[in-house]
Amino acid sequence: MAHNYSMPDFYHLGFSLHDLGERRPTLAILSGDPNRASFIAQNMLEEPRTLSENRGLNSYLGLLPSGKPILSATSGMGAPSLSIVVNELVQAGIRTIIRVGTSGSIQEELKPGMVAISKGALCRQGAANDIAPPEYPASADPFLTVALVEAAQKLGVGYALGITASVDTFYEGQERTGSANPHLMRSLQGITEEYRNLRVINYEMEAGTLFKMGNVYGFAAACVCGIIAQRTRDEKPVLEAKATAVQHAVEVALAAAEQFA
Ligand SMILES: O=P(O)(O)O[C@H]1O[C@H](CO)[C@@H](O)[C@H]1O
Ligand SMILES: O=c1cc[nH]c(=O)[nH]1
Repeated sequence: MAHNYSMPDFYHLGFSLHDLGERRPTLAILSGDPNRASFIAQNMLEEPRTLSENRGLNSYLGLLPSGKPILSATSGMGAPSLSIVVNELVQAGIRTIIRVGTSGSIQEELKPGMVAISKGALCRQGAANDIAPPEYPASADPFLTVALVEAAQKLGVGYALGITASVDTFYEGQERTGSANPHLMRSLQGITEEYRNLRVINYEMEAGTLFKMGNVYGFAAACVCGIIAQRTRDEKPVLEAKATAVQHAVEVALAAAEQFA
């Protein structure tokens, strides 16, 4: 039997340039979780349209309240997956990426339900070393980051602006001891306190590599995360805070997106 397998322009994203229509978006909101990407498109954007749901890297098109088109896309968890998605998004014409994530706070005053806006990242991520050397700055786009801060202030969303620790693992790399691994390496014991003293505000798993890619490729990158764990109190996510935290992060990101789409 003959099959007509046509390769999409963007192999992992699973869509092609022509799928983007005549008014191609230049801004993407990038979530780790495909359900968040879908939620944003279906509930926060006008005229949502599914572009692809390939490997869980779901992508949707939609319009901001101003009528400007944007993409709601999915990075997957961790920097290797994000690096593939971001590379293909840039090939698709995306020039501004706002990551909307979830995160664990390591400072007492940054509480579940609030958002962390990253001005840069302490990037402890293997994939980033394929993009640029370790000492290359993982700095967010300053203009986009200011827009996120202004959006949080205007919306009355509690936020902290600071340095984010972007690491490759949720358990070991974020110094969780209550996991299947009985042995946390000595090099990681005490690392959260060390970062707290260095005024790092939160842990997550993608922003640092995104920022390095933004600087190397020449696109604007920023990150806002809803705080769902308070690591000064407990390792576990505070599930009751998740919906509010994510809603806050999404609202902040979309308000900032209006200026850049
Ligand atoms: O909620 P997302 O965007 O996936 O972000 C955070 O959640 C995942 C870990 O639970 C990691 O991807 C981390 O960065
Ligand atoms: O503690 C947390 C919560 C969400 N995502 C992370 O990477 N860490």
